[in-house]
Amino acid sequence: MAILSLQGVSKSFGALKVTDNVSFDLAAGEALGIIGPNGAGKSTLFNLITGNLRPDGGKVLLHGRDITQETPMQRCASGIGRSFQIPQPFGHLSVYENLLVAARFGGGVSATEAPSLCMDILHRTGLAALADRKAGALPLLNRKRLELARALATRPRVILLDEIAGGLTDAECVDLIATIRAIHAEGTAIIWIEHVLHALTSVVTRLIALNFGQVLMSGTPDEVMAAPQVQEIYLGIEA
Ligand SMILES: Nc1ncnc2c1ncn2[C@@H]1O[C@H](COP(=O)(O)OP(=O)(O)OP(=O)(O)O)[C@@H](O)[C@H]1O
Repeated sequence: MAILSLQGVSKSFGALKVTDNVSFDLAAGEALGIIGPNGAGKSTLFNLITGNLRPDGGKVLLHGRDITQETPMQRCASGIGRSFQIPQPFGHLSVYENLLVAARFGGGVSATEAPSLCMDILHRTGLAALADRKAGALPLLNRKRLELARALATRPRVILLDEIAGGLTDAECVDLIATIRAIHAEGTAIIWIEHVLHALTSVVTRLIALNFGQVLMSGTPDEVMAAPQVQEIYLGIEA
């Protein structure tokens, strides 16, 4: 059974149909990439999966259970973690405290378990030396790492990454890819929206190309990137 399924999900803002009858399954442990031009509806799709937005039609299933009417808190506690395109830490709290909040209130982790879980994640994401630093004072790479770490602290079975490589230097990107690969290798399913294609295709085994809220194509990264309709619409190259 798929860990996550979208069945005919649609969403409009006024007259603008931003998600148009989108259906796909995510297998347990799969790493799926989502690409598409600006405004294609990628982040909206994440908001529909996490419950930050409710669809006008269609269903979202987690392990076969219909979660379409559940709140973001309920979905997070059930195993859907996410990072935001614009990092949103509690700036006045330390890095460690940010993880504790995510673990306790997002993931429902017990007070006994949370400290060791958070310390482990700090090490895995390269943030251990910055545990006491105020989150609001972190430079970009570390804010991105914190975004990932906070999502991990909710103990997700599916993690949604929204343009986590954007704005990083090549060396920083390599570093982040290694961390994301390790998370995937531990069995966490990933859906990753990313414009930095070399980073994305070095991790994911399947790509979905979105355009005007519709699934244009789904396949292996090589198949999707080579498809004339994807090159034309996403990369601006005429077929
Ligand atoms: N809350 C909202 N109200 C009205 N319009 C919205 C809202 N959220 C998104 N939109 C519009 O929906 C469209 C899709 O936005 P979305 O952020 O999902 O695109 P995206 O593919 O993630 O783009 P990008 O790559 O630039 O992040 C855009 O035209 C956007 O302006």
